[in-house]
Amino acid sequence: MKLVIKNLTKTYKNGVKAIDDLSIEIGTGMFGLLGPNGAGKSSLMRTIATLQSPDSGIITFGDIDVLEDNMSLRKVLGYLPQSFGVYPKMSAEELLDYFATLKGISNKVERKAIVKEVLEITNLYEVRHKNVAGYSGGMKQRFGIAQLLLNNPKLIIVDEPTAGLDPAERQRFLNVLREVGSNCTVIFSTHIVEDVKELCNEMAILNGGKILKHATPQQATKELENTIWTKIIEKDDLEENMKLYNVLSRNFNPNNTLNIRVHAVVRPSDDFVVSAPQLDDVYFIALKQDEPVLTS
Ligand SMILES: Nc1ncnc2c1ncn2[C@@H]1O[C@H](COP(=O)(O)OP(=O)(O)OP(=O)(O)O)[C@@H](O)[C@H]1O
Repeated sequence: MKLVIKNLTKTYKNGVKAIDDLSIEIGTGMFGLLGPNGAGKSSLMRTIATLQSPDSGIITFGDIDVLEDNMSLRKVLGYLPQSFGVYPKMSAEELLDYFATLKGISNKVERKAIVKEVLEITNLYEVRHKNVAGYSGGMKQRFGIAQLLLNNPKLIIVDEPTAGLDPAERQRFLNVLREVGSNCTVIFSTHIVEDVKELCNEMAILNGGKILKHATPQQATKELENTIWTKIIEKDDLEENMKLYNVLSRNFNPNNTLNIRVHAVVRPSDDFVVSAPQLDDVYFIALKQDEPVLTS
């Protein structure tokens, strides 16, 4: 089912315009919403999840008018907020059984079956008797996915789920999400470019409440072929190079030199080498193009 957002706008009482006349269509599959802190990702996701109202705009999911009919959307929605709050001292199995009751699954046998299924999908079956409060960060995030799967959602929204996870936990989490996302619409927000690269078949870059780029990660990187150049420079020459070229990113080498990546349609000078474009380049270019132009 397709999620369609048209001309969505939200200004908070303090005057911050968190969503700025945003329009986008999102189909089935893993959709990555990439943007820096404060870009408006959580505001957009909370609005789609019907937890806050926009000032104006339209959201539909299939034939559900999301803003007019919150209840119909909530029946098909699985939402994992940025922080889930405090967990009670209950085992994962007990807690999921409790959530399943709240979600209206009154038949005990049916409940047991679905709880077992979601524990298995999220690789938590072995630790089902442990208290969720004592789980590691990654296990808690996977538990978050387990709870949202209980009502077999068609639209899944997960808000920055990999923030703070160690590399192994992050990988486990992404694997779970990959499996879950194969037959529904998953919107996944992150400020980590690598998450989108590994997981998403489609992505948007968001900043200032606006969509700066909407493409597949492959398309977006392909578009930049033959426009990304690298050069090794001395640390002290960085400032000069920043003035001369459109420097997207820089990495320190152990010997105190720097690798700079530059965006330019033609080779900026003879000492630059062409480089295969990466998704990071796409991200930095989108954000740079969004910067206000200073005129003197
Ligand atoms: N309830 C609120 N009241 C006032 N301003 C808010 C509120 N929630 C968010 N904002 C502001 O709106 C802007 C967008 O915030 P939002 O949380 O949606 O961004 P985000 O991309 O999710 O960032 P983060 O990764 O930091 O959560 C920010 O400037 C933020 O300070």
